[in-house]
Amino acid sequence: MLLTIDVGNTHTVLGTWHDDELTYRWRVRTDASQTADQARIMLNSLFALDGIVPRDVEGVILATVVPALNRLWSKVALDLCGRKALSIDSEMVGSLLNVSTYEGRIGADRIADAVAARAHYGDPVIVVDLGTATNIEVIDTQGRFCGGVIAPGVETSLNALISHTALLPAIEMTDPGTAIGSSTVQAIQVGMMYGEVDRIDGLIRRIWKQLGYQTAVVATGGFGRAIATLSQTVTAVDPDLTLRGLHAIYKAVSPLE
Ligand SMILES: Nc1ncnc2c1ncn2[C@@H]1O[C@H](COP(=O)(O)OP(=O)(O)OP(=O)(O)O)[C@@H](O)[C@H]1O
Ligand SMILES: CC(C)(CO)[C@@H](O)C(=O)NCCC(=O)O
Ligand SMILES: [K+]
Repeated sequence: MLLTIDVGNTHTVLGTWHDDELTYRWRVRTDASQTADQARIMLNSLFALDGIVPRDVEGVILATVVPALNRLWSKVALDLCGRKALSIDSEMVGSLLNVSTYEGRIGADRIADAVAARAHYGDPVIVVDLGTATNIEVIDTQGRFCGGVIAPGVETSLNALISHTALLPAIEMTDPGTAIGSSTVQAIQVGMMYGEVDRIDGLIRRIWKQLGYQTAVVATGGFGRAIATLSQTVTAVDPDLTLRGLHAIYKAVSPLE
């Protein structure tokens, strides 16, 4: 059994794999202040709830975009499962993706997303990951990771709006069904939901124009499904894309004996 861990800025998603099947998936809040022992208790509890024996874990792969939690989860993997975690970092990106036209650093989650998208949808492909940030990864016809876009996520923007205004309430993020909000709540929903969809569609069209061709576009992250339903450019939704990428990378780099 393989354990894949995706530590995002807001949530940490963990999944277990039997061969190529994602068998369990848990989503917990990312807490940079917790200790390795606290995280170990939590993982042990999740395992227990689903009848998993920690020592049955044969491998652990970790993608974290919160550097402080890298060591913590590596320690948890070792203490609970007796396994040394394989941690995705910027340095190994060259062995996982063709970055010949890209210079910057790349978050571990973006590497995993790009690897999974190539494996499942082929080249060229674009990923839209809607989490704390809305980030886009672009893979061209030659399979090169060209870079992409990083923007505030839907909930991140909403929280900024609410906390910087005196009269605006917290709202539920649902499709308002109208482009002209007829209440405060609806007006915010139009701004957030359609604003995000139009931002994504506009960015994708701009990227397609620059590439000179259209691509498959796969959406992932919490708002992936909601946005994909409304979008004119997103062609697929895969809530488990990041974990799938970790699974693929583990298999490529360090096959289970
Ligand atoms: N299963 C779900 N159903 C509906 N909405 C969801 C679901 N999961 C997440 N969301 C919403 O989508 C938002 C983004 O979720 P996602 O898990 O992709 O990102 P995150 O965990 O908040 O960010 P990060 O991955 O950067 O930590 C969440 O803040 C939540 O409001
Ligand atoms: C963009 C986020 C925050 C998305 O989780 C993460 O991938 C990150 O911190 N990346 C580092 C910078 C980069 O990817 O270019
Ligand atoms: K994520």
